[in-house]
Amino acid sequence: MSDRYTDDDIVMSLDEVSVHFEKEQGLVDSLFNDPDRVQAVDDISIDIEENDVLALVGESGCGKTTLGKTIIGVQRPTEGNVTYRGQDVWDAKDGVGDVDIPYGDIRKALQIIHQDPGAALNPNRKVLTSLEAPIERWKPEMSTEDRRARIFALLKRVGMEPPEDYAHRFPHQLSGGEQQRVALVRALLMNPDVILADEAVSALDVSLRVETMDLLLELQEQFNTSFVFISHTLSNARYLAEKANGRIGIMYLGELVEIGPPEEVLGDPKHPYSKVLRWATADLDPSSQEMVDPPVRSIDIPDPVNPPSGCRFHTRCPEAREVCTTAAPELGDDESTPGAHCAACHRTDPNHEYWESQLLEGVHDSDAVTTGEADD
Ligand SMILES: Nc1ncnc2c1ncn2[C@@H]1O[C@H](COP(=O)(O)OP(=O)(O)OP(=O)(O)O)[C@@H](O)[C@H]1O
Repeated sequence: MSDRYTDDDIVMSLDEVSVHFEKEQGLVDSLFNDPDRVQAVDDISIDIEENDVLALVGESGCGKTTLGKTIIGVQRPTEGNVTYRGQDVWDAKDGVGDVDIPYGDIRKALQIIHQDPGAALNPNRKVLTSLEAPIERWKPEMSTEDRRARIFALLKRVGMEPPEDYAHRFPHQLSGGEQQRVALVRALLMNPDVILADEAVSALDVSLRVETMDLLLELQEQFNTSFVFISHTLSNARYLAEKANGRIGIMYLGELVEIGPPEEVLGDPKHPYSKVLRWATADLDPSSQEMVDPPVRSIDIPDPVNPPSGCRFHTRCPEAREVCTTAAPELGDDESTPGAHCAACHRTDPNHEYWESQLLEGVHDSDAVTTGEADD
């Protein structure tokens, strides 16, 4: 469907997007107080191009799933715009303005694979029935014969042979890895432009993870599909992004704090939080063997209802100075361009007032020799 609308390489574009949720509150609270708002995603701009691979990493609750769902048009943003090939996704859904691409086509082009494929498949339906349903809905004109030929070909492609045998099984007659392959087939049936794989390999045995990641990458290339992978494991994110020549995006408290090619983000992390994640992944950071404590001042993650002012990481950052408590660093002008390496940290700007600012209490001057110059 890609060529039908525009030749532009950019499939999805997020422009200054925020997603805030109202926190549920008790009846008494709701009578007297305004609800708290969780800032799940804050002011993120990013483009996903054709054949792009973006691996999002970050601690639990930092907003990875919310951002992923916003990218595939499932989560409505509270601020900012989400466009698919130039068409505003939510205008298409609401029928606002001139809609060039119907919402139904957008939904087909953006698919998701969940962490728990078992829960995503109807336990009372055979694999074939589960896979036929979306085609019947989206392509009612397709004959039963063609529909089944497409399903069997895809089952074969993901290594489920003979496909007729697997097609007639119920989900409980499949292993976890096989269920995940069925979920992948279901996503691919629509020839999507972007697939969101939300922790798609974390529920699998370690031995199956690499195999499944390799399969995802092969299919990504073969089907010209872009992938957004969500992972809380930096090693998985690196594996996928490196093999696909893609990007790693590091999230912290609803913000994208660093993005770029994996070898740069992990080999030369620019944001102090990326250094913490790398420290926590021993095979990525040999020096972490010697460093007993993580490179943070505090292990407590702030509340996303009331995130710290200025740089959100300043309460934990081992490099924080006074200015970090008030001035929020920006990711940079290139953040949405694939291939660019950017970090939202004042330290990346050698001329920033950061270098003249007072160290925060408890911060040791690691730049004593180089103060006045960025060390990057
Ligand atoms: N529907 C919702 N209503 C209220 N708060 C929500 C909702 N969905 C997510 N949140 C909150 O938004 C924040 C971000 O959640 P999200 O699931 O996007 O994070 P995550 O990084 O994917 O976490 P995890 O790795 O644990 O899945 C969390 O504080 C979460 O509690």
